[in-house]
Amino acid sequence: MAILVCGGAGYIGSHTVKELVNTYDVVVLDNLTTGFEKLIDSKATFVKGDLGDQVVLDEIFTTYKIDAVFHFAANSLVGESVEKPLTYYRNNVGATLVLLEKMIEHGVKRFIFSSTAATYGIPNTDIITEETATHPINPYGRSKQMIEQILADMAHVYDFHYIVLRYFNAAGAHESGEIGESHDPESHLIPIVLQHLLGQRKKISVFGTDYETADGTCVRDYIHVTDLARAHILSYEGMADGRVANNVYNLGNGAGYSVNEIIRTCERLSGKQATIDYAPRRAGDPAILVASSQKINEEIGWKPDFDLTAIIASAWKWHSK
Ligand SMILES: NC(=O)c1ccc[n+]([C@@H]2O[C@H](COP(=O)([O-])OP(=O)(O)OC[C@H]3O[C@@H](n4cnc5c(N)ncnc54)[C@H](O)[C@@H]3O)[C@@H](O)[C@H]2O)c1
Ligand SMILES: O=c1ccn([C@@H]2O[C@H](COP(=O)(O)OP(=O)(O)O[C@H]3O[C@H](CO)[C@H](O)[C@H](O)[C@H]3O)[C@@H](O)[C@H]2O)c(=O)[nH]1
Repeated sequence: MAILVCGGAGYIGSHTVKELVNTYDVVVLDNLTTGFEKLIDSKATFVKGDLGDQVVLDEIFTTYKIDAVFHFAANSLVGESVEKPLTYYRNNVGATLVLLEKMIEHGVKRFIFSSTAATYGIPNTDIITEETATHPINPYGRSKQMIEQILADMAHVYDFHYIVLRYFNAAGAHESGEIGESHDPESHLIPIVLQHLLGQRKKISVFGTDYETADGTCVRDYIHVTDLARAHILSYEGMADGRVANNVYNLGNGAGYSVNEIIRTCERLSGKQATIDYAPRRAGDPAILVASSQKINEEIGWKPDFDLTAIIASAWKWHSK
């Protein structure tokens, strides 16, 4: 039996594939819109194609014995989703529906979905649990919430089991140093700061200094990409054993760091000093997003191995290379 990884050429997908190939046969489906073929571990089988393409999906599901689908493929830039809502709904909802229909048609019963802290919108609490109400404030978050709702409806009527993983801020690189965060263009804080410290960007913009936080900059919960990858594998194994199914879990470290704290940690680990431009707020940024991951710890046995220093150290190793 094999696992189909949709979006396995992307940042989080490729790190998960690297962990999976140690134990499982893996097929990657990716259209390479934002991913890179070179990130896919050579032990995985790569199919270049779109998850909205029924012919490609029929071919995969008839050629390989797929036991589960890990679904990372999406457009995932908040700002872009506001500018291009139809692109986001077409890809994140429309293409995902084609995938889900094909799974039902071919009797593939297990699905792990990459959701996001963006489903919570601007939460009314500092530590977010899965009970916290979801009120996404942009098309990206809404597109993920829609799929979460569709999955719950499907599980009522089909022999179909799913787990939704709501990631907070993914960061860091694989310990092998072979793969790391590669978005083009890059919009995420840690790689931007490290690229600046390496002389690849003139300065860093800090978006907003007047938030209600200790130093006025936004606070986020950063989680190592390998910790995310392991959470997927534990979730899959829990589903395969019949221990867990049809549930939603947060994935974070449970610790919040401000933008200024991230920059200072990057400076410390690199031994270099940043040039900072204090800029206005970026639209759609909540002040504080910190996860409680107690539920996945108790029900699936997952806990993070990497703290902020280890996350940034791994990213620095990758970016300097
Ligand atoms: N990076 C984060 O901090 C973060 C946080 C929360 C949630 N997420 C979610 O995790 C997932 C992975 O994020 P990432 O940072 O690795 O993004 P990424 O852009 O690096 O990876 C997405 C991959 O999906 C592929 N893809 C997109 N649409 C496709 C389609 N229709 N058919 C086939 N392939 C397609 C892209 O080519 C790319 O390789 C996304 O669903 C994202 O919404 C990411
Ligand atoms: O050049 C930059 C880039 C980011 N930031 C700030 O740094 C923080 C983190 O920003 P990122 O862009 O790295 O991450 P986000 O918190 O915006 O987004 C992440 O978490 C979201 C959920 O909240 C989505 O899931 C999204 O896909 C994921 O990348 C934010 O306060 C942002 O304003 C800056 O100040 N300057």
